[in-house]
Amino acid sequence: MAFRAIEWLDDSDTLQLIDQKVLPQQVRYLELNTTAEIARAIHDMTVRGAPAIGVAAAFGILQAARSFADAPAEEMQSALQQADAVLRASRPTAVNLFWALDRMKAVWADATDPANLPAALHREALAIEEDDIAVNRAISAEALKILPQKVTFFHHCNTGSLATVDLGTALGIIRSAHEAGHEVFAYLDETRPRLQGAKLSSFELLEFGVPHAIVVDGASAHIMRTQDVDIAVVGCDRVAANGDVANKIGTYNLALAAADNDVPFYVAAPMSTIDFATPDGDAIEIEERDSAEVTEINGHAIAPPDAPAFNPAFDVTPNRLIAGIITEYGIARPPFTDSLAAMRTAQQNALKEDV
Ligand SMILES: CSC[C@@H](O)[C@@H](O)C(=O)COP(=O)(O)O
Repeated sequence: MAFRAIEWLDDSDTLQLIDQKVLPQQVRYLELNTTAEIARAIHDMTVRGAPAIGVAAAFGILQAARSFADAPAEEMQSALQQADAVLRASRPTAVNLFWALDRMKAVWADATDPANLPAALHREALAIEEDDIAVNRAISAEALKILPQKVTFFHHCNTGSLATVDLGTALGIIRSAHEAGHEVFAYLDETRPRLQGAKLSSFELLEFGVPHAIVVDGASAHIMRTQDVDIAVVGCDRVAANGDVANKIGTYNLALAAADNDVPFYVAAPMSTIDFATPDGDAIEIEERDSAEVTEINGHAIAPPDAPAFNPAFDVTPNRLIAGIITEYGIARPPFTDSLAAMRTAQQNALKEDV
């Protein structure tokens, strides 16, 4: 891979991020040295995509621990509590952020020997990073089992290498199908307002030589009605226990268009994105972002000055529109409450076997 969105540089306690705000015009790397800088980078979407922000947050906790390595135990605990709070407040919808912070907290919260904390947190952050790579590969392997040889995809937002540590989820499936020799074509929703499809997913698919076309978001129903689209596949920021899926705004529209055109609609979801504590989509907090994202493109006004705008960053696709949720433990099918619970049991059994 010619680029890596997120990388921990251990010698300098630095988190290196590709600046996703300026892609694809510039490939600029930023080096972040404090938890506050990482929280800001998550909030302003320098780093984005549910799995990537979870990994970034884990390294934000590590940075706090390393800066207080020589401090008394209580100071270290209070620094970690503060870092945890700042990172939790950076974005509300993607559950991976909270999942990764919970994993880190399980290491630091009841630590009996604070001197060992930086090393233990380093191991945990690296494990979260490595797990993401393995999980993404397993998701692609599950998806490949159901794809025809010639396959035309519809995709929303960016769910590839830039949104994760390595391969990606939904876009990773598209890339893996291409690399496995399928005859692949992908329609990419441009994904207003921030244009992750046009800017980031196209950048990635060009890098990997995958045939595709960017389309405006409003074109999806027309394209599904007039072209042979085999499958729509998207990522997710949070899946409720009943299979309702929160993902980038416009996902619900795409699912409706797919339903009306008999195109199966799939969601690629690491188990870390499934929130069993949230019963259904109504209970998911939807981030609302600055209205300037709607009234401007790349800082240039496109609406009248002072035009009001409303900018929910995510929507919830009801489970009834979803054909399958592709996890690293297999493909959950309706009724999702049961099949997702079965996936969780499979995961718990696998984890027991590993111990
Ligand atoms: C594997 S990424 C999954 C989701 O996080 C992705 O589909 C998405 O909605 C990203 O939103 P973003 O606001 O760009 O962070």
